[in-house]
Amino acid sequence: MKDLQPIILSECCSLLKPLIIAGPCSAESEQQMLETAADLARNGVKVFRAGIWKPRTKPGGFEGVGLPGLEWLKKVKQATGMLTATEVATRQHVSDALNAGVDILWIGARTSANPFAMQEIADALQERNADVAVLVKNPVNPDLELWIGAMQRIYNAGIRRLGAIHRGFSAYGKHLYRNMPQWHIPIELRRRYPQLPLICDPSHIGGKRELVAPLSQQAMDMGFDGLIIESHCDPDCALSDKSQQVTPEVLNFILNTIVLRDSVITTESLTLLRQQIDQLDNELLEVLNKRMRVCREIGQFKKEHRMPVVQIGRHDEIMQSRAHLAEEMGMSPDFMRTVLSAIHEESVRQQINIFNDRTR
Ligand SMILES: C=C(O[C@@H]1C=C(C(=O)O)C=C[C@H]1O)C(=O)O
Repeated sequence: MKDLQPIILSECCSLLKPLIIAGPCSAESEQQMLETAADLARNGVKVFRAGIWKPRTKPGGFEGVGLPGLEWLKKVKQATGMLTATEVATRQHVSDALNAGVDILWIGARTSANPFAMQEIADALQERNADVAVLVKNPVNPDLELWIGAMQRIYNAGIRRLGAIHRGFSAYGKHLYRNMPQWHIPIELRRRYPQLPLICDPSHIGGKRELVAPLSQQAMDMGFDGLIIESHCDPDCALSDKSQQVTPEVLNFILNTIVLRDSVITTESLTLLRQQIDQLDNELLEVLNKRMRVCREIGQFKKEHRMPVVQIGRHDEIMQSRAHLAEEMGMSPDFMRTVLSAIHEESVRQQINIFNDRTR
């Protein structure tokens, strides 16, 4: 598939901007589902989510209620008129969810990381000639191509109401976030597929209730089209993900405090500021080019004097002093280290070319 376009999640996206999908991590009981849904619907949420089959890291945890949960989703739809969404991971899940009239299927991060599982789901959708909306979460690992590939499989199965969910990327050890946001990855996805609806999952990125609001705001500021947020009528008693679920009341408060900015308004002053950025980027490129020229001269010197290209001591010294300077200027030292590593990589590549008598 050359392109994922035109992809529209029209049915859902036209409802509201941002599109809000909310509901419990897991369907637990009919009462929990109906109570949560009624509160959410009262606050204007139009799409209800609930996990029926839960892919747990280790066996023995709450693995979802299975088929009865689909009946509860039907009841939610009848009672509130909301669209319903659930996660599917196998051919059987697709078949059961379609039979139950679920409106939106989402594919989880563990599944989207597995091309065989994705193909199985795509085949199941194609066999049913399904006209359902499908949202694909990013794979657990920060691999944009794998994420795009997962969506291409669904697109190739004839699904046109397709969207992406950014749930962050799994990392080893304890961090502020449960899943690293690595915002540059969904931003690159947006750059490559501007029409593809992009939804943020602040509940899984943050892993904590108190991070849902700031992450939601951040997603809106970055131009995401919607949010999928875990909401439970009694989060402390939830059978899964209790620390990241919020009550419908708290969710309503969060949604009311989010500031939506209009990305299409470009004022005179914004144009002027952007001209400055263009100018500065040109200067940055000029300076980088000059630096590379000097590096090539150094490469020539090293070649003549039989010195190795990489000089760790010098590189360390540069990293430390520039990171410190950057911090003094109000920039993140980590950011400066990332920039310098990239520059170093290119400079080493160009010097190796000198060693091998290649021009560039
Ligand atoms: C430019 C040099 O070669 C390499 C590239 C460096 C850089 O681009 O900053 C630093 C150290 C070396 O690993 C050098 O030795 O000074």
